[in-house]
Amino acid sequence: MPSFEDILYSVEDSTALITINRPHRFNAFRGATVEELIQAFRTAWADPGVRSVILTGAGEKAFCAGGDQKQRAETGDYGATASGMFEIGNLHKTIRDIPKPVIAAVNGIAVGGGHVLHVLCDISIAATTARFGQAGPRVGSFDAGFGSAYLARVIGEKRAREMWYLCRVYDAQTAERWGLVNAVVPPEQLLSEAKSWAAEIAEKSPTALRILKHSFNADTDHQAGLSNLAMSALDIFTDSPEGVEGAAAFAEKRRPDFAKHVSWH
Ligand SMILES: CC(C)(COP(=O)(O)OP(=O)(O)OC[C@H]1O[C@@H](n2cnc3c(N)ncnc32)[C@H](O)[C@@H]1OP(=O)(O)O)[C@@H](O)C(=O)NCCC(=O)NCCSC(=O)c1cc(O)c2ccccc2c1O
Repeated sequence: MPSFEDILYSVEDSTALITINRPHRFNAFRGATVEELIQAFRTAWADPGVRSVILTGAGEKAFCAGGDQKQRAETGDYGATASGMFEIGNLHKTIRDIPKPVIAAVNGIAVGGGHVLHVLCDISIAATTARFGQAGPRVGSFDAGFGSAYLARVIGEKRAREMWYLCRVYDAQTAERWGLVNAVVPPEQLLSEAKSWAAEIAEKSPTALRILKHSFNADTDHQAGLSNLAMSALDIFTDSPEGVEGAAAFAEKRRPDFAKHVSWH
């Protein structure tokens, strides 16, 4: 079993439980967190005893608040990694490619890149206290890959555009009405509910589920190309004065001033 610093990993019955464990940062991820998540998903993938994976966040406040903005304000990036790369695109692909259902147990706020993580899971179960939103255009970032295109597949173009353009935060009831989550339960029941869905899954044919997951994915796999394009564009954007202004405004707890960055070409 690999040892982790930013996440927790355990296997109970036939379910792997992956918990992002940075509650002091609203479970925001840094580069090392992303690397550990990939390793945890790959461990679950390789374990024949694991039939499904639950992804959740530590504590009651946050599922995941996306990229660690405090780290970004300190070092201008998401921190050191073993590979030297920030592998969020690889994490997205791993969640899609692992041939076992992944259930997000959304225990609190899921915002920015944290929102994208639950959207990419096969199933999302939310606590009544969960909240959902995209933050990029408010803080100098964007996910114009799976974060926009796949979100639109899930909730429709109008709602996906609303989420990205307005950066509002939505409650769990709205998320359920929009088809963004499969079920909403009281917070104290969230994990047991997710585990009971996982137990139901474990009774089914793993090969049938594997083929079905690949089939569901095949329809949107071209979005991996969009994701590569979007992550490359984001690399350039985050270092630009406009991207830096968004991150600085969040760190300084003020409204960003993007007025001088309007362009027509
Ligand atoms: C998440 C919030 C909407 C919560 O608001 P609320 O009012 O409930 O709580 P606070 O604002 O007081 O926050 C409590 C506490 O947590 C800290 N915190 C919150 N979010 C983060 C974060 N992302 N990183 C670090 N720390 C965070 C906050 O500072 C408070 O701490 P105090 O010490 O001050 O008490 C609201 O907090 C919010 O809007 N947060 C920011 C959300 C955000 O900007 N997320 C990042 C978006 S960008 C991103 O996710 C991203 C994804 C990618 O895939 C990328 C890929 C490649 C490059 C870049 C990427 C990228 O940037």
